[in-house]
Amino acid sequence: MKTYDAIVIGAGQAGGPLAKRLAKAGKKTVLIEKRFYGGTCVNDGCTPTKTMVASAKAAYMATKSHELGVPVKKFSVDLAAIKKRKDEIVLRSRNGGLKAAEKTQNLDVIFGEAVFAGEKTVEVRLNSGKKQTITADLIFLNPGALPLIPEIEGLNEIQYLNSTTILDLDKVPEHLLVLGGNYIGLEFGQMFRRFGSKVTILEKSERIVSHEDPDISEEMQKILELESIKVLNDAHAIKFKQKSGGKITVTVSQKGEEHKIKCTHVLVAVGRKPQTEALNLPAAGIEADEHGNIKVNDKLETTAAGVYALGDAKGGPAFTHISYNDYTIVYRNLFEGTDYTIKDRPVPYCMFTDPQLGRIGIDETQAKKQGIKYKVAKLPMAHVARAIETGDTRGFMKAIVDPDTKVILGATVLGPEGGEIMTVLQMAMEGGITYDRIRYCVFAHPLYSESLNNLFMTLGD
Ligand SMILES: Cc1cc2nc3c(=O)[nH]c(=O)nc-3n(C[C@H](O)[C@H](O)[C@H](O)COP(=O)(O)OP(=O)(O)OC[C@H]3O[C@@H](n4cnc5c(N)ncnc54)[C@H](O)[C@@H]3O)c2cc1C
Ligand SMILES: NC(=O)c1ccc[n+]([C@@H]2O[C@H](COP(=O)([O-])OP(=O)(O)OC[C@H]3O[C@@H](n4cnc5c(N)ncnc54)[C@H](O)[C@@H]3O)[C@@H](O)[C@H]2O)c1
Repeated sequence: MKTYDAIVIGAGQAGGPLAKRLAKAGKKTVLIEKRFYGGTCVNDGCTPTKTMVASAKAAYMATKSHELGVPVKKFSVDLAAIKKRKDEIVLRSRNGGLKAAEKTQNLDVIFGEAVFAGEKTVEVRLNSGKKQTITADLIFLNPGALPLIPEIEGLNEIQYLNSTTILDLDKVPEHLLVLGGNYIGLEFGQMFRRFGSKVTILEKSERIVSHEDPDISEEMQKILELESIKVLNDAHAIKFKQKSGGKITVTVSQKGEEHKIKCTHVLVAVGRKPQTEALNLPAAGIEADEHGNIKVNDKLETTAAGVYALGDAKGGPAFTHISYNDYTIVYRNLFEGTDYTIKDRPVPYCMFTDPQLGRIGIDETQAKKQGIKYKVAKLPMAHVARAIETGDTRGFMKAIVDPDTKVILGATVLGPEGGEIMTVLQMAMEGGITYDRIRYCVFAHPLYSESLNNLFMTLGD
């Protein structure tokens, strides 16, 4: 058995940087990864999807360019070339990260699957076929999550796609049916529509992006429908059938009625589940909830002393920046004497549809639910000079404020550069800059953010 100061399981967005930092601080550390360095974000998530979203945007602009007086008469989408570009960017990032880790003194990077054999003891089934047992007083779990596949009749008998396998297509599907109308479903749905697929989105809730305000869902649906994407809400796929080599028939139950849709490809995008079962957590006294999420307190401590869980596998918001922030909280608390928790940290996010959906803090629905005194400032992008000039006035900005203290409580921006505009408001919230100051703040003209003046003018107080 080999003894280290620290074991890190999973080279994801928390595990990789944490392992390097521990090693640099003089802790003899081992980082165990069963697949690819960089985890989901680099290999199957943010990096490949946002790379491909850029290609989809180029295709969309080609269809729109005549509106700007530059007609593109003919263009084609080369999915094999798009995939090649994506693969190169992913590989560069994966290999760059791995090289930096392997060069770090005090850090061993090993490739294999980690399984708990007892308290503070991990057995690694090395990818080479050998086994290694290791122990450490400090253990950090960053195993991430995998696509969740629902139990629906016939689904396992068709060759459905998930968010990882769809990245390897080199031919554009004729008709892509997407299960799930949130981050993954909408980002891929719009992307493949722009590549040339017919796209149908089935969402089981009453509306897509159902964790946002209803006016956001409505505007998002309008935007997607403008590109001829079919969105079916309150729609439940109940059966899949495919004749060998033929089209897939999906039986859909919607508002008490059943109908059939024929498609060529199905993307399952109904959420993700933590990759914790294979870890044999009970052997180390680490508890998980009924969904497999590792139970942690506000400082990311698990139920076993000296064992921490970071990133998607602990449940809650599943974003790269949250996983990375988990690492900084755990590291600083352990080695820099701080007392940070995950309780009150901001959770911004950006859905990379086009236009983007940026969100920070509370929305109108949550303000109502909390029973607090609030006002809503709302500005259509059609009133934003920059949006008019660039020819894209889809969406709106919305902020929730406290009318007494003038504090900004939250913002949702569905519009061009919505994520960046939201971040300006996040900075105001972090710095305690109230909306009455932003209303008269001097911003460079004509930026999108300049319109934050007008957003808060709408409050009329
Ligand atoms: C298609 C898609 C697009 C996304 N886009 C965005 C985006 O734009 N912005 C954003 O913020 N987030 C996005 N996300 C979410 C984001 O990718 C994750 O939240 C983020 O990667 C955090 O993951 P993590 O650090 O928890 O673990 P991961 O990055 O998943 O890493 C976990 C690692 O642990 C390894 N592992 C698991 N079990 C073991 C074991 N027993 N032994 C050894 N190794 C093990 C896995 O192989 C994996 O490499 C996207 C996700 C997907 C799927
Ligand atoms: N831009 C980003 O930050 C980004 C992008 C992609 C993924 N992600 C992360 O990945 C995670 C997973 O994304 P996701 O979109 O798969 O999951 P999700 O949980 O965000 O959304 C799943 C959607 O599928 C619907 N659904 C569930 N079961 C269904 C069914 N049987 N039929 C039809 N619809 C069904 C849900 O109502 C929901 O709208 C997200 O939580 C997110 O944090 C983030």
